[in-house]
Amino acid sequence: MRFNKMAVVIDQNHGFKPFKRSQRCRLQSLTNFDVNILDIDQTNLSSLKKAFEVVKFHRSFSSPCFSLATRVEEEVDTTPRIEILGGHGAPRVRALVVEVAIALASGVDPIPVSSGLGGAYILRSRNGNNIALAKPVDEEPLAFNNPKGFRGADAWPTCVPPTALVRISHVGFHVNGAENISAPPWKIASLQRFVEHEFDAGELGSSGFSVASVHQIAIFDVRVLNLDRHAGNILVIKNDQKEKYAAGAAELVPIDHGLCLPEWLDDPYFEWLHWPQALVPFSESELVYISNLDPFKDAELLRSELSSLRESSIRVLVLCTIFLKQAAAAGLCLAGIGKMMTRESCSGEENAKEAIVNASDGEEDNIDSREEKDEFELFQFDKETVHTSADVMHLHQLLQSPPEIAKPPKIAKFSPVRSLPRSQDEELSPLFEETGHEVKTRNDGDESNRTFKENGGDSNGDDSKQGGLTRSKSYSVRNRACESEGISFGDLSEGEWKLFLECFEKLLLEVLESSKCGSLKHRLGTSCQF
Ligand SMILES: Nc1ncnc2c1ncn2[C@@H]1O[C@H](COP(=O)(O)OP(=O)(O)OP(=O)(O)O)[C@@H](O)[C@H]1O
Repeated sequence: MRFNKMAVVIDQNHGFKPFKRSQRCRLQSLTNFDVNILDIDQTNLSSLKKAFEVVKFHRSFSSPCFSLATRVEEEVDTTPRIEILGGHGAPRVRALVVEVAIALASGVDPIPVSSGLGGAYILRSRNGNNIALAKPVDEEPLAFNNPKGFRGADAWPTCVPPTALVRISHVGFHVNGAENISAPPWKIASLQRFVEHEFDAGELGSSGFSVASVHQIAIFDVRVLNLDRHAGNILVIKNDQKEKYAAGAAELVPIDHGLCLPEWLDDPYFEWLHWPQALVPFSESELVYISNLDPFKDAELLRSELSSLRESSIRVLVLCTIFLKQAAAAGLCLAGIGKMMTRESCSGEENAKEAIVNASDGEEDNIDSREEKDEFELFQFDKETVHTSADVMHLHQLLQSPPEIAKPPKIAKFSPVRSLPRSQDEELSPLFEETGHEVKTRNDGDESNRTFKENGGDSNGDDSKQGGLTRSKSYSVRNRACESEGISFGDLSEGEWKLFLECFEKLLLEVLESSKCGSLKHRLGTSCQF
């Protein structure tokens, strides 16, 4: 009988053994919590067996590198060690950590990466293949062990592709004053699958990128409110099969997600906003994917997989996912969605224009034939349409405005909140206003004009809550209008948060229905091929 997959059991007593899939359940029931089971393709089996020999050898005289359990002695030990802290649930993540554990046990040293501001290390297998990229938390830019001179406060990494949160120890990682310590310390690090690449997105013209790739990254960034999606954080996958970097052929991989899921609703940065692919409407399959997204299920997943993630961050994911779902359903493309989320874009039309300029930047010069020229002109999009997208009320403003202000704009143009003159500023009454110890919605006669208490909210007279939007205690209408930092949802009670979402969805629907953003849909000529 032939098995396509084998189960591999790893624990401190049994080491690394292949088992037939049919034996897996029995093994699971026989073994204790130390056991991890991985599905490994049969083709990889021989190399894994060899690797097992290496690990077994090392384990015979040292503490286990292979500790996937959580109990490890804090003793003076210079052997490399690694444990999974987050991401156990995903088999691909477990497989990654096992590969790294094998490599470290076999004596391979981490190789420091010179680019980037933080400490990052390539981890290779014994035969020299790049396996993973480790970024210790304490070496992030501004963290205390940063090896590149950018030291300061702490930071927190989160990453894609297959990525684990691990504790890792190796003499090769940077420690300030290392000469004074006897053993390398444990470090919390993100461990990410290495992506073979020749360039990052800043080093190639954007016309080379596939629409699907750009859309995938953009959908992700919108959901996690990425504050740092600059071109250097997008790798262009090395691909020897296709004609190298032909228009629309290059696939992209996003890296460096340390500034995703912020605790505050902050201003994101989306490099792709300036790329023509963001103006291409969602494909049918993308629309289906988005409509099937369940923000509450994803929130549960995050709570169970990453217990250290704060509730305020998880609520940002929920809010942004709801926003994405409604905006996509209303016919917006990613450029329209990104602009609604980006404060600067809405303060004028500059960024929208810039998108057109960037889209064509450097490309016009390369156009030789008449036919290509025609295509290029079609690719200029409809400038009026792009301008319309700049007129959309943005997400921050929607959140900071009362229902009457959030209602469909007659003149579809909004100034940034912080630049409003005083008279207008005072009209910007908050969506939720504190009245005594009750947090109340403001718009009389509206269904949403119910106190949180009436709606099952458990506002308890905490003066620091302003409808649960955490700001200073003396939060006034004026301060609110003038403050430029983000809003946090962390202090809202469950009832308040639910009510807030109800109001948000209602207002968003009104704004989306009335906006002309939907007109961004289907504006490209069919000759616009990627
Ligand atoms: N998964 C990966 N695969 C291949 N290379 C990677 C991967 N992740 C990061 N790198 C490489 O490591 C470098 C540094 O990574 P990263 O951008 O995450 O660090 P950083 O210090 O946070 O950078 P910055 O703060 O400047 O954006 C990248 O420029 C890239 O060359």
